[in-house]
Amino acid sequence: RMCGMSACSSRFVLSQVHPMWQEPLAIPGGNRQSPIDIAVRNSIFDPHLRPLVAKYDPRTCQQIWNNGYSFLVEYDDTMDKSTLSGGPLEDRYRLCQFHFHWGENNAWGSEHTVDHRLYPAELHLVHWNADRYSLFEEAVMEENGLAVIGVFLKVGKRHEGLQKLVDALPAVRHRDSMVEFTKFDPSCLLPSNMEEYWTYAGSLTTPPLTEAVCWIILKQPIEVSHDQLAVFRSLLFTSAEEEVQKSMVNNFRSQQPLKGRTVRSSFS
Ligand SMILES: CCCCCCc1ccc(S(N)(=O)=O)cc1
Ligand SMILES: [Zn+2]
Repeated sequence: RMCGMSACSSRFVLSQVHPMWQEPLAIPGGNRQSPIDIAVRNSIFDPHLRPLVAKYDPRTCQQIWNNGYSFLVEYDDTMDKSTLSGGPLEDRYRLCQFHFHWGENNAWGSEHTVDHRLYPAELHLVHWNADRYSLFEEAVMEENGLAVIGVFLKVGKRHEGLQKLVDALPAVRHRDSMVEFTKFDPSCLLPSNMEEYWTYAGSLTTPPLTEAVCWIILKQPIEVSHDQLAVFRSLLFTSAEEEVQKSMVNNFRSQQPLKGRTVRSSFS
């Protein structure tokens, strides 16, 4: 259906897609908003960028819930047990949750794009700077308070590690539903190549849209099956009480102006 249309024109089509939520008119500052298109030829190779070091403890996995925007898997971040360091980061960041953004079909769904290439979905692993702040809620308001790893999903072979998550989704179909979810190691969702990534200063892509995020977008996508993605689309934006049920799809934000920012790459 989307074949024959270049990615950017399909992006035009996307503007006809019902936005997940009404974009606020003015955002505080508003000169480092996310997501963006990553123009590969304009990114600057930075030889000082180190490999990413993600050390996750599956015992810190607590629950999965539907917050009405996406489904989140939340981790106990009261101790330095699941951390991210290295890469562009000066400090050590604690994993607090991961979630996804996806489309109504496999033609679109990611928030970031690479030379305007859209992916059907994007994983965000959200970490906060535990060296400088004591709570996620505090770090969310601070420049460099957060580090989010973005991983593109493409349709291919079934992802065995993802299946445990997919099997839990029917239990959190409606907004505000939550179930216990334990012993899940998010490392299984990372691609084998953790050396090649782009990084830039940006924001949260849902309210409060604060400009607190060091974005780290991995170049290598992970593969998931068509059927696994289809289960994402069986979730609902709406709570069990609402009469009209709305499928949770297209829960991505429109792309934001670069405003002179530099995107650095860890590879040439
Ligand atoms: C004080 C409560 C703030 C909750 C903000 C939660 C949030 C985390 C990550 C992202 S995302 N899509 O930029 O990774 C969006 C929102
Ligand atoms: Zn996100």
